[in-house]
Amino acid sequence: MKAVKVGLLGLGTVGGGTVNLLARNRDEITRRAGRAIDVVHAATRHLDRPRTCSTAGIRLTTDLFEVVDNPEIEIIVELIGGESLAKELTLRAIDNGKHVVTANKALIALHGNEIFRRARDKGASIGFEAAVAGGIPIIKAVREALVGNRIEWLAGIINGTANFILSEMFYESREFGEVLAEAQRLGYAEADPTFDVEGIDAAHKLTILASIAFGIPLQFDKVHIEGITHINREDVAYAEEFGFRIKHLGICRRDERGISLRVHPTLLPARQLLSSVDGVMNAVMVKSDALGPTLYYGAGAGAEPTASAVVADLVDVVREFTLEPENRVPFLAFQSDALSHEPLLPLPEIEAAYYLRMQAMDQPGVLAEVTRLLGEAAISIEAIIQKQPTPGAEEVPVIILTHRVREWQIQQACARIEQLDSIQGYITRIRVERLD
Ligand SMILES: NC(=O)c1ccc[n+]([C@@H]2O[C@H](COP(=O)([O-])OP(=O)(O)OC[C@H]3O[C@@H](n4cnc5c(N)ncnc54)[C@H](O)[C@@H]3O)[C@@H](O)[C@H]2O)c1
Ligand SMILES: N[C@@H](CCO)C(=O)O
Ligand code: NA
Repeated sequence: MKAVKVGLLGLGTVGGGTVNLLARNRDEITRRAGRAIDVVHAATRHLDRPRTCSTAGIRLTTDLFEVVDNPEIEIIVELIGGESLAKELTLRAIDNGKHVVTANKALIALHGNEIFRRARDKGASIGFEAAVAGGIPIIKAVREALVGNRIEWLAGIINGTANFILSEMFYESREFGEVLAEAQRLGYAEADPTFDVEGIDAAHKLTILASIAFGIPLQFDKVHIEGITHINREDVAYAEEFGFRIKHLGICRRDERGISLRVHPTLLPARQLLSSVDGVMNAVMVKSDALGPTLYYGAGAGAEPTASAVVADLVDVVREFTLEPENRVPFLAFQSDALSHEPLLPLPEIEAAYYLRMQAMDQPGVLAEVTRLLGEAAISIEAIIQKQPTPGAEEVPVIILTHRVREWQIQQACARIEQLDSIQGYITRIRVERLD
């Protein structure tokens, strides 16, 4: 049978990895897919750049639309990143009767509802496994293997760059800028690395995970987002004293009050498996009713780990060529007319335990005042410690761990505590999750 002809948009980190992987494992991939899969046309910004892959047999162009409009091509692989142009190209590819595979989480999180609608109208397949947690087959697992379960919550380390920075800064004592530059050199970071360190990339991925876990439309604008830039060594050290590590997590949860979506630094018990996930590795823990907790771990970024997911999607698309669209796995795991439109919980209603750190004057009665204000907001305290003052300083750090509270309670209590004359500056707040 004739090889499937693939058009590639972007020949950077993931594009190069995809070409290499398809070439190296061509025989095995053909035996699995039933047909060989060949990249025959590729677009890139610069034709004369040194490449990580051979481009023998691939027609190269700088014109992305030339590839999308090539009538020989059956599947377009979108690996340029960004959103507007990627969306235009994806919709055009679908209108041209092609299937699309993408690693672009911004594209799916922001425009997926529209893209999937168009794909359904035209009978196109859209693969996006590489968009969430790189090579880890988490979309496959949640969308297919867990279909018998009701998912309660899902929590994950889903940005490799941020996890790499946290691990190297706090456990290897390296500087932020130096570690970020290394993540960029290794091809882990987004074109705009603020997406990694400010939590936006993780929020794109969480948007997708929440949709396939709960059967809701993609709603990026409902995610509460915090990045890693305000985490400091002091908090990492105090967290360790309490038996926690600080990780940047994406969490979506469904309870009787509704669904919440959030991305933020989190204190996790050191014994919790996710606490040991370091460097560029990602891991997603899923709690479902029948199976209980499961953990999916692997490389969240990098050329070949991401290409592994791109190629898996290519093979799925080829295997589904002969299936009627209504018999394919639904894009968001649930049938499109069965998505739930229940409202998501607003931030003040989201529940978590808290780590609070404040600078208090070293004088009698301060702790009593602080605990009184927490009590008035109905916040119960799990632990409280007052550290020794640094020599010559008038203030002492006070660290408090609370039980689970609603966001509005903690905001109200912190605002009142910060007004006390005996408390200096702002209170550092980091959520605590035990994931049990
Ligand atoms: N790098 C990773 O580890 C990783 C992992 C998972 C997902 N992703 C996603 O994969 C996508 C690609 O990431 P990457 O790291 O390979 O990026 P990259 O910057 O290494 O490569 C991008 C490629 O697209 C080409 N390109 C961009 N704009 C173009 C234009 N207007 N015209 C022609 N060519 C253009 C560039 O020339 C380059 O070849 C992004 O959506 C990213 O979020 C990356
Ligand atoms: N920049 C992303 C790439 C993988 O999606 C990360 O660091 O996780
Ligand atoms: Na994946």
